[in-house]
Amino acid sequence: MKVKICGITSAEDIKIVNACKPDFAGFVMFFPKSKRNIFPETAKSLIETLDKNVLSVAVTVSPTLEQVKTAYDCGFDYIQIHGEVGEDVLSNPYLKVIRAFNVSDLEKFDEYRMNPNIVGYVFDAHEPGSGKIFDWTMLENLPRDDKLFMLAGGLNPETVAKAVKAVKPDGVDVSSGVENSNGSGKDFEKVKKFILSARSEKC
Ligand SMILES: O=C(O)c1ccccc1NCC(=O)[C@H](O)[C@H](O)COP(=O)(O)O
Repeated sequence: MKVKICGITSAEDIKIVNACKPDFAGFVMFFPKSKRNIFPETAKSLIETLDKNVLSVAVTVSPTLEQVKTAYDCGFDYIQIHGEVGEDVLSNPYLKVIRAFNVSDLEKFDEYRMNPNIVGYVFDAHEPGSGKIFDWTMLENLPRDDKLFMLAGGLNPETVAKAVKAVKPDGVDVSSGVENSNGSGKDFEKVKKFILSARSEKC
């Protein structure tokens, strides 16, 4: 079971990620509306200290090709794309794409299945990063292929095992559910418990 800890914003968060070793670390970029949004310079310096075995993901909303190039220059491994995506961005020569779907745009899923630049999907609630869950049964009839099938949306250390058993994803993705009590960063114990619980659940 792959695990992505998303919304990394500080050196303290990096320390937690390096200690707990998820498979992916997500960094929100080019989206000032999010409290987790960070500037490219910050992302670059944080990635330089990230454990080499943790893959870095630039988390974006309707990015331009120039923003994809900036994320590549920061040293990211992948780009996760929410919202609208142009053909130029989908076929960009810089970063492989993890395509995010929320519950209101699942009907577009088939459009992306054959695109070789898309290496995975994140299925999320309507408002990403909101800590809200969605009806997982909406994913029941989606065909599975060789791309990474990640579940997100309101997961936490107490619910992730149930989510894994119900949806049988290839991976799980969390942000709000592993944050500290004042929402200013990640909580070590919550991150550790989330990863242990996700990886211990037999699908
Ligand atoms: O986390 C954000 O603030 C965010 C903002 C804009 C686009 C995407 C965002 N997060 C994407 C993620 O991959 C989150 O981990 C995912 O939505 C789950 O978030 P949560 O429900 O808080 O666990």
